[in-house]
Amino acid sequence: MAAEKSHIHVQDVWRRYGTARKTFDAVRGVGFTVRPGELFALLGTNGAGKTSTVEMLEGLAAPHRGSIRLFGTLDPVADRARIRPRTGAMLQEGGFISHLTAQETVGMWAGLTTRPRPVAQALERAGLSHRAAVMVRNLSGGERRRLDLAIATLSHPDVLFLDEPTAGMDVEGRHATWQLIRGLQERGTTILLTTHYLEEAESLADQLAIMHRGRIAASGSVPDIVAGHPSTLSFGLPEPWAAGDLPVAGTVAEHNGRVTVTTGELQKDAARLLAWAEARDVALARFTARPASLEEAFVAVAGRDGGRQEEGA
Ligand SMILES: Nc1ncnc2c1ncn2[C@@H]1O[C@H](COP(=O)(O)OP(=O)(O)OP(=O)(O)O)[C@@H](O)[C@H]1O
Repeated sequence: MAAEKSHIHVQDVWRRYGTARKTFDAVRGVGFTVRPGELFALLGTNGAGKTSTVEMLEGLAAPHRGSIRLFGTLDPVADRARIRPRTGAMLQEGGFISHLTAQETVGMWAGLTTRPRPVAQALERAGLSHRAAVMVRNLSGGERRRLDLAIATLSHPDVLFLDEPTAGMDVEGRHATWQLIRGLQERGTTILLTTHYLEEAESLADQLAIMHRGRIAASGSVPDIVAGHPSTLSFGLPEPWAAGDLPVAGTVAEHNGRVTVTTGELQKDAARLLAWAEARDVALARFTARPASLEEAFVAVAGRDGGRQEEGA
């Protein structure tokens, strides 16, 4: 097989819900590419359209407009039979049979999978070996998510879709799941995940996109995304100096004796400030300079417009 340049290619995709009389476009012209072996994270506010997008990638719904190609040329709906053996999916709500054990559950799914990995190995990779004989109804929410992950990876998928893989997990469970996901990355699996946790995207993703109201509002690597947002300088200013004396272009605020400069010109403002302090022999206590965080970029995107997305588009 010729090397595939992209595993997932999405171009100007729209998804419409509703009837002829009343429609709602949940996904509005979304586009992105995920290359083989990459982990791509879709972040977004509630109702941004992440699940609606992932469902189209999985072939569960066709786009109203636009195109999706997996493995270079395959259409998720028309070519579902060819795609299925190469993909795995962990859905938002796993539909488990509560009185089966973890082992029986994975075994049942293995029976429906082409060339599955051994059940014991799937459980072990999901960190569930010690819970193999426990009934699903007695597993914690986090353990059920991991059971879902064990099932999603039964077929050694080339591409894995993970819709909020750590939703509802405690910190320990989340970190254990990240380790599992990193292990899959190391083995070259291409992964698309949706998440509400910025730390998750920051820690795992090669590329990410922030969705807001059906559109991609920002995309790229974490440094790409934060680059367009203001950086922060922070320090203590000794008396008799006041914030108004400072020669910076950014916005200056003072709180509890600490000055914060929010600036789009981090290097220039830092240089001006340090030169100013040097010339006056002023000690700027605990001086720090940092770029915007992903959280700040996210909040700026999410807060760009208030109110509800229009319906009946
Ligand atoms: N079957 C449906 N019919 C009509 N509207 C729907 C349907 N499913 C989802 N929507 C709407 O589409 C929008 C996008 O929903 P979606 O579940 O894709 O968002 P999301 O980003 O995954 O949200 P969350 O993070 O809250 O899970 C929401 O406004 C939702 O109410």
